[in-house]
Amino acid sequence: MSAASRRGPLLGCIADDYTGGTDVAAALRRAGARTALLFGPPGADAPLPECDAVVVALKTRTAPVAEAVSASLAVREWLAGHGVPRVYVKYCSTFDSTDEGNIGPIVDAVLDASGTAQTVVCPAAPEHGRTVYQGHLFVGDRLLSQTSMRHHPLTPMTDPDLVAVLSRQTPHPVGLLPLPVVRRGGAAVRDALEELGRRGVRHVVADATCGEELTALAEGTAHLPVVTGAAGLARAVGHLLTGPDAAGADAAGAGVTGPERARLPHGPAIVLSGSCSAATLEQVEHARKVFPSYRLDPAAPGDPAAGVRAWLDDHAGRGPVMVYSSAAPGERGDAGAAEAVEQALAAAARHAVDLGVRRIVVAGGETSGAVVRGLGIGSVVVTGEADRGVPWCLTTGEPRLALLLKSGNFGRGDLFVRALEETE
Ligand SMILES: Nc1ncnc2c1ncn2[C@@H]1O[C@H](COP(=O)(O)OP(=O)(O)OP(=O)(O)O)[C@@H](O)[C@H]1O
Ligand SMILES: O=C(O)[C@@H](O)C(=O)CO
Repeated sequence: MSAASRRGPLLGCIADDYTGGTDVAAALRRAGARTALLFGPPGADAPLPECDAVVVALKTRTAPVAEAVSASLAVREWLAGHGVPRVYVKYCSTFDSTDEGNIGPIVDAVLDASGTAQTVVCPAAPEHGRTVYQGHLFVGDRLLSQTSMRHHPLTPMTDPDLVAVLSRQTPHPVGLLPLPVVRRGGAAVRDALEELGRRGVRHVVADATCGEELTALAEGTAHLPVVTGAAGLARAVGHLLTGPDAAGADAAGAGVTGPERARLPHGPAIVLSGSCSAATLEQVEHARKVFPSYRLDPAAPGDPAAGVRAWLDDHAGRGPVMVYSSAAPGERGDAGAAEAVEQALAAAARHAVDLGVRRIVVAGGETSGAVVRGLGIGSVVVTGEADRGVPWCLTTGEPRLALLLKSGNFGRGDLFVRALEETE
């Protein structure tokens, strides 16, 4: 047991969607932190699992602002009530949000409730190809706005300038911590934050392009009770928590180990894909050639859930099957279709479990939220990753299920097929 876990968790993470929760939990696990992952705000009396870091995944990314803020505050209060000293607000590495929020309002509310006036904002996740330079977010060698995120069904990202994006979501001043300062290390970061703080800057967007720079940010923000970012900065913060000698640090990135594979349920499997991200479209195309597949078309007449159930009756329970609504721009239903699609995929998950399915791959954060809620799953144990940021999770309640919740843009093209073969 690490020093951190003997004192109880030192970090509580509030993730704004369910795949973001699995991603950040995997990153903390890779940093050597024993990490618990809960779904939905825990009841006020819910006990704190024994761990070094606890992640609570919410479905607040696209919820109405007031709902998103109140769920995030409930988690912050629960963490504070259990004496967890620091909060990490996890949002998407592509900063998925709209001018209304929800990143700005959630961060503002958590800062106010924590009695603190400043935080750092850094969605860089170099392992996923996300970097921040001069306050602009890049995905690989493209500005965020030049990627498929421009056409996201719920949170189209058309502006890569994070200072500008966040300024539209908060009434408070937003500033920039430029790369040359970050490269000078943790002490320089801290000095710069203090200087910005004296000028009243509350949200400090920080440049970072690699792991060393994220380490400098983690060191320079170690005094802040609230830090915000994606899995990249969380991993650096996790490394500081567990210390250089943490057992298993980074070795945990190696994939699903033999003993973990043995603990995961085997048998019938389903892929449920509601993500329309570019990586998912490739994964669906690959899996369609291997698995019996059902396309859920929100524009088709009739109850979408009834159609899927009938198809599952004929196909689920033997080899893996796939149900997907994933579609390229121009082939999708209108914005109002999203909720119906989520509910149909959640209904498909419930029906598949009734038919004996025990391994479930879900693509998309919103979709994962709907499916996990639909199945009534409250918490999981995070195990090895099928691809970076995509860990297999084992449900703690009955029936035991192996869950792989995949962020839209994560994973190689063969992920669905390979992940299910590896856990057969
Ligand atoms: N054919 C479709 N027409 C309209 N909306 C769709 C369609 N298929 C899926 N959707 C909706 O698009 C949204 C996709 O969001 P989701 O978060 O699940 O995926 P993602 O954004 O790719 O993943 P992540 O948030 O992990 O990056 C969901 O609300 C889903 O219901
Ligand atoms: O940070 C990311 O890109 C992911 O964890 C995520 O939040 C996708 O929904």
